[in-house]
Amino acid sequence: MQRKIAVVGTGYVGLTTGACLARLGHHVVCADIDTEKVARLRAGQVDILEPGLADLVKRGLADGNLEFVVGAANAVAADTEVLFLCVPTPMGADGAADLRAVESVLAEVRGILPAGCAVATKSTVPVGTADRLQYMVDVPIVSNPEFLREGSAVGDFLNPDRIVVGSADRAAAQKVGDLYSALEAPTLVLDAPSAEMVKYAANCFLAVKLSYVNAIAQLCDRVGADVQAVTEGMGYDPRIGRSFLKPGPGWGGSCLPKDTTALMHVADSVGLDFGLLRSAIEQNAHQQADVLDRIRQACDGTVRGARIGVLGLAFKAGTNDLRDSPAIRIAEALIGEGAEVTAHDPAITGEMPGMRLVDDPYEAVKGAIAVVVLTEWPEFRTLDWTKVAELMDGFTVVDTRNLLDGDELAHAGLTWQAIGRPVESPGHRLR
Ligand SMILES: NC(=O)C1=CN([C@@H]2O[C@H](COP(=O)(O)OP(=O)(O)OC[C@H]3O[C@@H](n4cnc5c(N)ncnc54)[C@H](O)[C@@H]3O)[C@@H](O)[C@H]2O)C=CC1
Ligand SMILES: O=C(O)[C@H]1O[C@H](OP(=O)(O)OP(=O)(O)OC[C@H]2O[C@@H](n3ccc(=O)[nH]c3=O)[C@H](O)[C@@H]2O)[C@H](O)[C@@H](O)[C@@H]1O
Repeated sequence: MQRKIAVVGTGYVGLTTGACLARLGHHVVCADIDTEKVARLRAGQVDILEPGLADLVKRGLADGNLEFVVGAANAVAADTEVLFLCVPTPMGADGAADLRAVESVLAEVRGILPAGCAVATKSTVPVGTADRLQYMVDVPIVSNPEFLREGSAVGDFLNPDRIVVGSADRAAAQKVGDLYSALEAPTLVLDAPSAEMVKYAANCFLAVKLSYVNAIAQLCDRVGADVQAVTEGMGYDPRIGRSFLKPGPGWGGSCLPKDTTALMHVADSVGLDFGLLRSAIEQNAHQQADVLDRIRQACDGTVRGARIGVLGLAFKAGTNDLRDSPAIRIAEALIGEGAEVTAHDPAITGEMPGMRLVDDPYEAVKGAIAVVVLTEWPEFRTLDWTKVAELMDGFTVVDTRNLLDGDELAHAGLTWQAIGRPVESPGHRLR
């Protein structure tokens, strides 16, 4: 049955939610405060790199199921049944989630939401938010956390592992859950605090898992084991699973860093010493510091004045999102230490402060003392590494994603320095 839906915020989550719910047959009005973005969306233009999203937007516009307006109030009509909050909840100065955008939207719509409408919160908000903000509106607030990943947002939304809805008003929670009835996924109808907690518990678990793997990779480096073989051996155990076991330059992106810090803040506020999560956050900083050390070593101890080629700036492959990207942090640290950074990322164009951004990966490595792979774009694997070796002034490639073929690099005359794997160098294996 077609429902009348309003979605506030047209970023990764809001636009995906709006376009996918329209695809499921609902009528959706999406609102944003960014006037120019709304104008572009009305013309079918999608700024973010998300496979299938632009097609869904165009389709929704064409069949009349998807509209874009400026301002939350303009998305609400007398027959609106569910209003989704998909606005940012960034890290505040004290580490807690900053809920000002959520509160300002509620203040904007509080007087005009029709009776019978429900507010569904897709923004990631700390436990207790639904109950705490309930006084602001006369309609029920339902927590409906979103688990999509950037780069596969549409696929994740339409093929979810689970739907979670939670509210003090069970009927309202069920109503929000029913919007997804065309999708085959288990639906959990919970109380609001539990639904809110599922989101943080899941993201923080992923962060802890990655910090653990990154620490194991560091250990592999020191004891002569190969982390690729180790994680393969671990992954056969279904209790561990194969996914999220790839070491890297530290985890980043717009969510894991802010959500781990926000949950830490919640734990602190109730007097719980969540040392495990704190260690995971600290390990992530060590991981980035370790990558910087490797780059310094490749430049004979200091990067001052050294030309460094950076391959990849996005926080992971498949996205052009630079928010809280470990690659950007590492590039900025190198620039801060006096390196001359030339960077290439297949999804990023324009200007980047402090560095030269080039469209051609070979231009990025030209004259470099060391090359650093920071994002796991598959196209870096198939570069002509003999050509790279000829263009470079040095010979070390620090592969923070364990992406490249070490043998191929060694044959090209390069030293391949991965994370938790034996160093491959022309003629011999080094530790
Ligand atoms: N990016 C992701 O992969 C995921 C994000 N989340 C959560 O979803 C929320 C939104 O994240 P993103 O979509 O990444 O953010 P985003 O930054 O991509 O998009 C947010 C949008 O909201 C708009 N906006 C801000 N204030 C507004 C207001 N008062 N009225 C109308 N529009 C307003 C902004 O202009 C922007 O277009 C956050 O709480 C995040 O933690 C949850 C799951 C996945
Ligand atoms: O709340 C959110 O916003 C989302 O956060 C993450 O999704 P996303 O930020 O898109 O990115 P991930 O794919 O989870 O990657 C996070 C970071 O971990 C790194 N990573 C991931 C996997 C891996 O094996 N190794 C690894 O280093 C990535 O490079 C990246 O820096 C979660 O995976 C989503 O389920 C969640 O909805």
